[in-house]
Amino acid sequence: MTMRLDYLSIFPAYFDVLDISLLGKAAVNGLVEVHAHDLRDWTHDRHRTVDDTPCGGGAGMVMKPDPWGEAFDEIIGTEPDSSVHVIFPSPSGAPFTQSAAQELSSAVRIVFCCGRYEGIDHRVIDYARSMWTVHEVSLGDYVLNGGEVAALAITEAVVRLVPGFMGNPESLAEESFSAGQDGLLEYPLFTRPVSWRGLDVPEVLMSGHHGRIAKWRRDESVRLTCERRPDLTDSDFGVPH
Ligand SMILES: Nc1cc(-c2ccc3ccn(Cc4ccccc4)c3c2)n[nH]1
Repeated sequence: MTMRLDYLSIFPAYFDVLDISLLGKAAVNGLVEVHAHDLRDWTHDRHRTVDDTPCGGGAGMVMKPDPWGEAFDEIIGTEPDSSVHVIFPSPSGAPFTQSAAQELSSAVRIVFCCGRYEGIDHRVIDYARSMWTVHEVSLGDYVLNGGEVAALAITEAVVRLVPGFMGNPESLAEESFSAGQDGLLEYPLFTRPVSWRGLDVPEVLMSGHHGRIAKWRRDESVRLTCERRPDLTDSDFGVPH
């Protein structure tokens, strides 16, 4: 089944990058199809205006609802369809998580609405909620200038989980933030040469003793998680279970 991805933005060139790398391959073998659209194509004035001053005053500009509505009509349609997922990256959205990526990886259609300025007229989101399945998501607690970078990050997190996309699905199981690692951070990785600029690969990893190697890796995951992500540890016992 092919996943269709649409991107609505005043900077559609952000999404040219999706034609290369892993994503390009997925597009080639028909797993994913990507369509980027310039929101200004749905304006009708000489200046192709997409923004206006905020009602109620305040700094900056707000994106007008009209171009979004006309773009929705043409790109998605005018009939409600809950199988279409519409994503609005937003600083005030719910944190985007690996489980959200997992859920979205089975979607048939995802439309990314990339805002700029101070954001999009809220009626656009309300209208979208009345028609499709809407996700207002934040990438993290830092401020971006628009939704495009978030849309690219979410795209990568989702598409790599689409069945048949990753050459080696086993590598997905072992990753951080996935059940396979019990929600622990990934242990440090090494490859050849065994000695590099006076730095050596931990001996245990060269021992060929799989039990010791597994223990070393788990201990490292626990140590790193407690050090860097105490929020991921179970507060009752202080150590992830
Ligand atoms: N995690 C995350 C997401 C965003 C984000 C997403 C979409 C938009 C659209 C306009 N802006 C600029 C903006 C900055 C601050 C306050 C309001 C608007 C955006 C920022 N920033 N950080």
